[in-house]
Amino acid sequence: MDSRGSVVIEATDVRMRYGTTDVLDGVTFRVDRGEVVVLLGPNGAGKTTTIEILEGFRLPSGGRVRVLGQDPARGEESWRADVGVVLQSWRDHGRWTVRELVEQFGSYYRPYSAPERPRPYPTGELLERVGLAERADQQVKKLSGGQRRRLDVAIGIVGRPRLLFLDEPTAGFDPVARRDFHDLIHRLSDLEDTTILLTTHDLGEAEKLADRILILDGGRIVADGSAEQLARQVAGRTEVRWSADGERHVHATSDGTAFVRDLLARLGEEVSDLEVRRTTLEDTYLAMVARSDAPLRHGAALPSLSPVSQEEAR
Ligand SMILES: Nc1ncnc2c1ncn2[C@@H]1O[C@H](COP(=O)(O)OP(=O)(O)OP(=O)(O)O)[C@@H](O)[C@H]1O
Repeated sequence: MDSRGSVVIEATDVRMRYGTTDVLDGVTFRVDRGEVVVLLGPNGAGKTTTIEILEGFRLPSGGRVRVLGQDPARGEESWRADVGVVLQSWRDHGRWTVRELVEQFGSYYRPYSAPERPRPYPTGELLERVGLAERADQQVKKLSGGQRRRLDVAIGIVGRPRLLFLDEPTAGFDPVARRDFHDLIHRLSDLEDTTILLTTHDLGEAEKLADRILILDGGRIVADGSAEQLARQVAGRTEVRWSADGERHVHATSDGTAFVRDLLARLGEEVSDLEVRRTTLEDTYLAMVARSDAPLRHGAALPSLSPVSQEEAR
């Protein structure tokens, strides 16, 4: 498959062992061109490891990986120019100004400029996009944590990548910076056809951004689908709570409207404190992570969790 094909990332049975510890135990998924895919999972699940393997920074212990049609471990410069990376770690160029640093990184991409993908991104426009225009002439060491993170994002996209990896890009962002970042991701995806794989622990962010969500747990992908598809796999999508006869009740259903209609028809005025709540991604995530077999999870076994028990009196 060439780098313009529809499959951008293909990971098949990827394994990773650090010393005697298996971190990835057969990770398989694919990402198509133009998709925004969010990789979720508990601390230590192996998200960064997975992303580093896809970036070509780490060799897997086993399995097969293709990114933009190539094995990332052998990706040459033109391949690397198509891949943008926003790492979790911070680099030290403290004395440089924001503008200098962005221009320096941008200059690496100039040889790979093409009419349909002019490279690098113009510095002024880029700093505007990430909300750093007013900091352009400030030294990097004088930026706040959140501003440095914005700079990381700017450096990740300065080459107008076809594929962008972001590892916890919004850690430390204030709510405005977070919203601006979400706009930027939509823009990159919608207007520049950039394929995006990102990790986050913010489930609201995942829900807003993701065309598709992958959940990594116990060394495997335990869920793969849109937020709505995942919610459907876990339980009914709607939770109805009410009081009757002095007791609190809760019921999970796929059709909240029909259930409430029937409930009111049966019990009428006996029903009080009625609440109808759609299953959130957080409910889904917690249920999926808890119920996955998690073969590599160490420590106490987690209870198998049914997100909402049927007609359970509270
Ligand atoms: N270079 C390394 N040598 C040994 N173990 C490592 C190395 N890098 C990561 N690990 C271990 O591999 C596991 C997965 O780490 P990884 O950073 O990929 O998880 P993560 O899902 O990104 O976690 P977080 O959400 O906390 O960022 C962890 O238990 C970690 O301690």
